[in-house]
Amino acid sequence: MNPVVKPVAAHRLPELLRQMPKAELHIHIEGSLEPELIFALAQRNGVAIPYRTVEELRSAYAFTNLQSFLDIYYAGASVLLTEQDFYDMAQAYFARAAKDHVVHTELFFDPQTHTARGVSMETVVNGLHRACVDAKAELGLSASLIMCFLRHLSEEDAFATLEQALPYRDRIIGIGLDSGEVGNPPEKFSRVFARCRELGFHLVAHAGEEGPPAYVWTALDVLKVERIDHGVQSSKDAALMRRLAQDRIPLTVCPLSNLKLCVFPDLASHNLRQLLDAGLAVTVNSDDPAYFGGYMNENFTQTFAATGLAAQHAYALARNSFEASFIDASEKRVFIDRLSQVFETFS
Ligand SMILES: Nc1ncnc2[nH]cnc12
Ligand SMILES: [Zn+2]
Repeated sequence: MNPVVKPVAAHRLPELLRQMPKAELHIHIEGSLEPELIFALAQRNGVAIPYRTVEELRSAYAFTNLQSFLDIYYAGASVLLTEQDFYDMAQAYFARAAKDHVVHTELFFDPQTHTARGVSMETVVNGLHRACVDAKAELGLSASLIMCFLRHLSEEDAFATLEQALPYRDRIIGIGLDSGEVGNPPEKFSRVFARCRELGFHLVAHAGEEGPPAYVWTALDVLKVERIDHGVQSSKDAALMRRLAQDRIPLTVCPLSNLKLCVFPDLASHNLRQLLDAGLAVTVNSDDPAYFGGYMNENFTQTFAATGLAAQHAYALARNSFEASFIDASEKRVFIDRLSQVFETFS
């Protein structure tokens, strides 16, 4: 797959997966809110939550599909009120990600979840942005923000959200689309994405998580996104697979999320290898790690153990994560050189 990658003994592969530098391109920052922090913020802000203990809350994390997760995820986010809350949430994620050798990340945030409760766009963006600045200074981790529109809401609502975000446009690199997929196809947001494109934002969208390949086609051809978030249902459409491979459209795949939301019955049945073998620019990501039982390294080690992927796949996935990111070419080069050096020490 890649000529620089020499075989690595099977017993050393998990350590290589942990130590290799990687970029995380699919993380909802509200999905990094651990139960302990939910309880601490609820207490700090005097917000009532319908669980008595951290354990009781965690035991509610048994999902049957995307919507069953989203109901709990939006309830968890209700403890976020102040700029400091958003800072603390992002800072906790950065500290955790750095331990997994994540060296660059592009964070999704869902402003409508907060503005609907009376929290201002300014509060949300300032808290997250300050945490990004400090992550670079204190952890050497570069981070940027992608604002997502909630697709179960209207396009009009998305336009209003875009308007509120414009004063902070220099703090937001891209626009995404998330929340309940089935019944909310990408084309519902064609006009607002066209406007975001004119404004110079990078564009991404969740598509083909639970929804059909048709949603991946319209995310590409109507919304004109640069990356597809999830996209795992694409393997049901051979013509779509050829298109994704030919155009090297990155897919930000999230194996533990797919497992916990019952997209696949077990990790051994995950189609990550099939997507890689078909020449797609696949990456591995955590999605909502506080809810799905694993950050980046758990996604890598558990998926590799279950599917029998090897060192050359690890290299391809980590390299893809840098290639697919929205950093400039010179920064990509630096990260990929560091990646190659780590592989050299393991071969
Ligand atoms: N996996 C997911 N799919 C869609 N919307 C989300 N919001 C947070 N996590 C999500
Ligand atoms: Zn997601």
